[in-house]
Amino acid sequence: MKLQVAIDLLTTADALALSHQVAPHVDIIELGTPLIKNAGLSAISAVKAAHPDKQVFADLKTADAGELEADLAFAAGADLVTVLGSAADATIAGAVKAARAHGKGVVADLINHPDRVHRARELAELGVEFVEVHAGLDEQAQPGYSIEVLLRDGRESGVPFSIAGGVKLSTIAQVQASGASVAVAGAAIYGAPDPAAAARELKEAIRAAEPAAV
Ligand SMILES: O=C(CO)[C@H](O)[C@H](O)COP(=O)(O)O
Repeated sequence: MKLQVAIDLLTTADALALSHQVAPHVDIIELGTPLIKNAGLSAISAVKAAHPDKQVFADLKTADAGELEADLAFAAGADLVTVLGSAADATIAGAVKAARAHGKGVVADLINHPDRVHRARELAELGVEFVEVHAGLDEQAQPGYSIEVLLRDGRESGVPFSIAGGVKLSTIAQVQASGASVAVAGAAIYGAPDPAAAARELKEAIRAAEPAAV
C-alpha cells in the first residue's frame, strides 16, 4: 500500500517546506484543493520540480470540463488529478482522455456520493486509475463519523481504491487490511508537531504489516 500525503496548506512556500520534510517517507505528494485554488497551477510545477521522483497528485475535484482541467494540471506537472465521481460520465471520460494523451492518470473522488460501491465500478469502467473512497473535512466533523464505512465500501467495490478521511496511525492498519492501494493522510501529517516523524511512523506501520518479500 502506498502512502499519500495530502498537503492542505495554503501557499506554495508552506507546501514545499512540508514536502521536503516528508518526501522520504511518502510515495505520492498531494496538493490539496484549497492550495491549488489559492496558489494556482504553478504550485503543481513547483512541487514536481522539487520532487521529480514522486507522483504529484493535483486534487482538482473537477466537476465539469474534465479534459480541459486535467490537461492544464498535467501540463503543469501533475501525475494524477482528481475528478468528482459524481460528475457526468462525459467529464470523467474527458479527463481520462487527457491523462492518456499525457501518459498520466485520473483518480475519481467519491466524496459525498450516495452509492460509492456502484459508482466505483462504473468509474473503473470509464478508465480511472483508482477511486478515492473519501469523507471530506466537513463530513469528518459530523458527530458519529467513522472511517469504517469507507473501508467497507472500498472492499466491497472490488476495484482499486484509496482511502481518505481521517487516516492516522491508529487507523492505518485497518486501512491496509481493507485492501486499499493508497492511504491518504492529511492532518495526521501536516498537523503533527513533527510532520516528518508522523509520515515515517505511518510508513513504518505500513511496511510492518506487508507480507515479507520472497
Ligand atoms: O481532500 C481532502 C478534503 O476534501 C483532504 O485532503 C482529505 O480528506 C485528507 O485529509 P485528512 O487526512 O486531513 O482527512
